[in-house]
Amino acid sequence: MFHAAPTAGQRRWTIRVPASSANIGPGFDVLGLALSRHLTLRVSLSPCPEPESKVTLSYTGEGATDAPLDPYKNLITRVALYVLLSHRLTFPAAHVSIEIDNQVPFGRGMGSSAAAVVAGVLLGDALGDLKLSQDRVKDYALMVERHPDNVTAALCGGFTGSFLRMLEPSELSPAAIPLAEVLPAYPANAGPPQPGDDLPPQPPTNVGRHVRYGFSKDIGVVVVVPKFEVETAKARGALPDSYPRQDVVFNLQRLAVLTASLGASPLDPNVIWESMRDKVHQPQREGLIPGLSKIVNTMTPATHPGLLGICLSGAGPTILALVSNEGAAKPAAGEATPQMREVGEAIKALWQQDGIEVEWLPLEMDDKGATLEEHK
Ligand SMILES: Nc1ncnc2c1ncn2[C@@H]1O[C@H](COP(=O)(O)OP(=O)(O)O)[C@@H](O)[C@H]1O
Ligand SMILES: N[C@@H](CCOP(=O)(O)O)C(=O)O
Repeated sequence: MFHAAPTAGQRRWTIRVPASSANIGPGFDVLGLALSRHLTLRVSLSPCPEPESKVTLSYTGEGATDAPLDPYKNLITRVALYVLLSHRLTFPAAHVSIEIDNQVPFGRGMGSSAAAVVAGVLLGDALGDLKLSQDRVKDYALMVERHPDNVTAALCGGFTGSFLRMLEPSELSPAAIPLAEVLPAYPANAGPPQPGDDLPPQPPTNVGRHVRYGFSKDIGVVVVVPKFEVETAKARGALPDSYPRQDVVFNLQRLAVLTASLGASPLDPNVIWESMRDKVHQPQREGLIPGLSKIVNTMTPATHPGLLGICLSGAGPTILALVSNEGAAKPAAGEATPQMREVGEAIKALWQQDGIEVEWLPLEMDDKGATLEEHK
């Protein structure tokens, strides 16, 4: 049995979660970099004349025409409901208005689903007055989106490395906990929970562990975003179940060097470029992302001075390039240095040769991660 979450008059919150780029080359399912584009929710709760919950969603920005507005179908509110139900609560018996402004394009490898899942957990936290710790928010998010790379960066900000703890069989009840790529249907009927429904248990504790690495303030981030989407689930389906030992060793060697080299001063383009190469997911995804190998293998610090490294962002199709801004004035938010512009335009031109339309964006690392702020 569940109860409506408490309502104590009018309340307002802002939830803000950054985009993220996962993998950074060799760190498949490990590395994440939080990026300066955000999913923002403005939430207000006000008492209703009728004692029933009325959750209304509105969108501006990315996904505004695609995202479902039904709170039982929308990913953000379904995750919030999962968090509430696992505390034997449901949406408050009040009017909950959620205005969503989204700068993270869907299905482009910039962590839109991780941002939505983290925002959903924070929304459940706010509506249920649960006061979850950051670790607990991570536990919930990782039960929904099971690769910790994006979730950790989106939640904690910065350049992160993470792993999932090996859960004991007794901690896993797949029938009850919505382990899924992006929560395909939860609750199962995708409608309001019914009194007789099974409620999900709370997730195990410390599902994921992470560290934050140094990331030089002289690194500019360029993302080049094609106009087509690649679903993460589909891009994961392109990967084999096992790998030759030499490919695993190739990635492990580069992963170890990369994590230290992005925080070093001065930055060493040759070391970084080579340590951002990958053999476990990028070549396998080439079929879904035409032109990928050509771009990441032919653009080097020698051909494009200032380029530090280049890789697929997450599961793609976006390409992420790291550029050295050493010696240049720090660009204002949303502005590019000449080096960043050259790299962005060069990738765009290569992709255009294959008839692929793209836009490139100058970004920076997001240091803050996800925030939940209550307005008094
Ligand atoms: N802000 C959002 N609101 C609702 N659903 C979202 C939001 N962001 C992402 N999603 C869902 O996640 C899907 C994209 O997830 P995914 O294929 O993993 O791509 P990405 O690489 O962008 O995370 C979208 O098609 C949509 O169903
Ligand atoms: N490690 C995952 C990352 C998926 O990131 P997304 O932003 O594309 O959802 C993978 O490579 O599959």
